[in-house]
Amino acid sequence: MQRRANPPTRSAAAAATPLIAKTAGRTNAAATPLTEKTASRANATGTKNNTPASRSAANIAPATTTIRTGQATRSTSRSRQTPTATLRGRPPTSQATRASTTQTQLAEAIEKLRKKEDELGVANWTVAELRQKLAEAEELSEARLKKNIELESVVRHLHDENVNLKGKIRVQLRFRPLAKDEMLTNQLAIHTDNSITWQLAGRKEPKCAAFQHIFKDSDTQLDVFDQVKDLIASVVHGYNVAIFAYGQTGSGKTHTMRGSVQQPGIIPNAFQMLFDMKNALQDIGYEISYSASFVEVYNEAIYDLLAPNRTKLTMSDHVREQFIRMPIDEMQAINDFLRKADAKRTTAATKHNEESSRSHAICLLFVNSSNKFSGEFGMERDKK
Ligand SMILES: Nc1ncnc2c1ncn2[C@@H]1O[C@H](COP(=O)(O)OP(=O)(O)OP(=O)(O)O)[C@@H](O)[C@H]1O
Repeated sequence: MQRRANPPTRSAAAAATPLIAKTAGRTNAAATPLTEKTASRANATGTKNNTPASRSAANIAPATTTIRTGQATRSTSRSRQTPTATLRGRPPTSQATRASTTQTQLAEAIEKLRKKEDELGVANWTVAELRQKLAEAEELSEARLKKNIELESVVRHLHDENVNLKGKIRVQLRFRPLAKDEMLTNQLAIHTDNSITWQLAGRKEPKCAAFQHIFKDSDTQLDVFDQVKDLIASVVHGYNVAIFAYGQTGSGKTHTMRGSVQQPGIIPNAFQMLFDMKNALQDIGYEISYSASFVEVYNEAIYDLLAPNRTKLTMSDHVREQFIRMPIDEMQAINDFLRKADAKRTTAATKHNEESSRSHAICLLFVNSSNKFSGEFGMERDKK
């Protein structure tokens, strides 16, 4: 790499030398013809004073005098007659002063040029150094990129192993706050983080069940999402994942999966996470795109919630191919997508739920990903 202390010598000197030579040349070129011109004018006007020895002096003073003489040829004769006429011409001392001023100006100009040349030399060197630095930075960023892709791959595999260890099938239980009428009943359940014991009225023996995790009624939507988000990451890694809520009417399935604007559920939180992942992974060459479908199963028939009109789709192995897929390329698209689907859902009041969704709703998310650097391709996956 070029260091500031050394390289300028070469480039600055190399750049400076010709310029100085050029400058000197220019100085001569500028200076000499000027005097020559003046001298030739002097000749042209018939001045006798053109011997080489006298030339340098004649270069300036007599030449100028000649101009004046030329101007005052008529007065030359007069000058012979009257001494005062000679005084009308420019005195030789003034010519010398002008010559010396010109010389000083030339010297200053040369000095300025030399300085400019030095600056140019430094500038050239700076550009060279910057190029070098850029090349080094590019090399470094390529190496870092490669390292980051490798690290991401390790993290991904560790993550997927961890997901497998946690269990490919997980059953978790969520308590929701009791409704008013439920508070009046005597049924009581006691639970820990993963087991529950309850006593049914009229039964002697308590019942007991174990789950991978049990959420308290005070647990928030984010507490629930925390328990499933590793599965969402697996979708981006190319795994098929299904998360579903099961329970009687009014038990909190819609609240858990869809939620509300104030308390978003698993679906909107998953979208948010997928967008965060997309942004983070694109720095290391991943190109990820999402699309989604939303359908409901009602009375043994399937309805596409994104379709403009409610059309019944026939159940078949390939029915999925008929679903409308909406590209989800920004957060706003998610809101539009969910709003559209919500508007088409079939609801009716039940004893336990004023807005009971009388169907099974299925949100399908499709992920397409590839890595332009590593050439690694994720297969299209979907989450239901
Ligand atoms: N964890 C919770 N915290 C607060 N409110 C909840 C919770 N779970 C459910 N609810 C409320 O209970 C009511 C019923 O919930 P939800 O609609 O989610 O039930 P559901 O299982 O989807 O019912 P259905 O099968 O009839 O559609 C809703 O008003 C919902 O806001």
